[in-house]
Amino acid sequence: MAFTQSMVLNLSGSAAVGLFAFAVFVYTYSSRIVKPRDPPNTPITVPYLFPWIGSFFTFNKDPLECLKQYHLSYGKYYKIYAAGRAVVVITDPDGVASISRDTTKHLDHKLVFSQILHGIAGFGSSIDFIQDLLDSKIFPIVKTSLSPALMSEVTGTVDSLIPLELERFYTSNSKATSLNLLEVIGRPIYNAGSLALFGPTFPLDSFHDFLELDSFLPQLLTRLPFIAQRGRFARLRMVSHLEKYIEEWWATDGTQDIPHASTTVMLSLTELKAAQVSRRDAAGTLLLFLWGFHSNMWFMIFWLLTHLVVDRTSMTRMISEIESFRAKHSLDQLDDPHCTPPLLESAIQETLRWATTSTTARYATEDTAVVVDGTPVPIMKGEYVLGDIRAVHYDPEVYEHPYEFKIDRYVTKNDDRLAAPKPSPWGRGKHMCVGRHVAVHAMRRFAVELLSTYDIVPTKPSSDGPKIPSINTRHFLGSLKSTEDFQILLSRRA
Ligand code: HEM
Repeated sequence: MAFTQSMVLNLSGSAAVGLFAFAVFVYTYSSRIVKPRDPPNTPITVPYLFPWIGSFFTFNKDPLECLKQYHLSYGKYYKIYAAGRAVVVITDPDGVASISRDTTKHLDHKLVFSQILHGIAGFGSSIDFIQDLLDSKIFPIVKTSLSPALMSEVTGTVDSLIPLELERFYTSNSKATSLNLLEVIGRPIYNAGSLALFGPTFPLDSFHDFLELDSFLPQLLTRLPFIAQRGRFARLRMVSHLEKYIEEWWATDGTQDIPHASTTVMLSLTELKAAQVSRRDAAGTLLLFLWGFHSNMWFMIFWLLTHLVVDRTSMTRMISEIESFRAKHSLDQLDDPHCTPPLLESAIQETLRWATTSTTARYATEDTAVVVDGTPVPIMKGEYVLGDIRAVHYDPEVYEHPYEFKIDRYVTKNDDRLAAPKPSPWGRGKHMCVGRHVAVHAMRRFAVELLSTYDIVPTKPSSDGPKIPSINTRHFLGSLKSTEDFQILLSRRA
């Protein structure tokens, strides 16, 4: 039978209607039946163009700026898709605290931490085993040995070595020396801290390898081999330094300690040996220690000092406060809350507020919720959740001019005004930083020793005055970092 024109028109009309009905069916089926309706309060998703890739490239280019802009656009909670992962970001103080405390037990620390462990120490298939050992045996050892009651074994040695380490910048010809501030901080603390933890056989010549590893950490965390090459080599060199450090002890029955190594290191090594991990993995675990001890602390001290160096008035006030403290007290009273110089204390709190980035990342093992401002925000199984404490520390409703570094923000006023809420740089709950007491102690002590010994001024004040070095926006976990040299002139104080 031949088709007439009207039959063809009729047929194509019915096909169009059929196609439309089919499309409606597929949409309804996929959005209502296959994909259930989103639960109430589901976070808004940051829009993206390509599935799976999501916002990866935008985020990876400048994570700090992305987090800032997304917070401004989407508020207290939102969702980012990136490289096949969904990450719910929480920017509310109680929400961030409830991620760390995780009373639901559905927010797992392990998966995220194993990525960090892999980035820093490069563990292979043994990573799960090492992680269990860290959680069950080694972190509890560190927690006890670095508690305020016992930490003096480590901090006592750090305190006695810092002045000697600072002497190395002294030149007899009374001229000011031009130096990079990060080296003025990093070198003495690396030497003093590492000798205190590991004893005199620790390879101090590993300093530059450590610096390189630390600066390539964001690339190592992406696990993309081609962008992390230099970081991987630095990591290999660090592990090999530490393997050599333990080589002799590892070959013995372990009854004799490594000379002058701290209790923290010896008890941890003993646990590692008893658990029969390889020597390489034991060295990787020590590398994790070393990184935990140094990385964030150096940069906190760096930001504290850069702010003082660019602001001469604050520097003058700080020096005069330190002088009057030293006239009345011994340095050992620095940690005594009745004696700690108030401006120094305020400057440390302000640094911890200003320079802390995101501190808490977890993975949902089951559908769960994080309560944000009284609202339960659903987190679906398989999603990550990130506590953006920087957004909390920069809330303009809580902190006046939050992007400014106000050195006396935390100095208690004699009027009725409430002091600003203390920052939360250490996380909370089970995984709260075990080195926090040592970190604050070392920040106080180092600042006092350095500023009592040397005058520090910027090398090249620009026409509009000296500036804070630029922030490296790729580092969004832990503390703000800078990869820019900050040259200073150091001259011995009379
Ligand atoms: C200013 C310096 C420091 C900052 C800002 C800092 C920050 C943090 C934060 C936020 C956490 C918790 C991460 C989470 O909840 O997932 C943490 C954990 C940890 N920190 Fe620190 N930290 C600093 C110094 C130190 C020092 C000096 C040590 C000494 C060894 C240290 C050792 C550790 C360890 C071992 C953990 C893991 C605890 C666990 O998972 O149970 N940290 N740190």
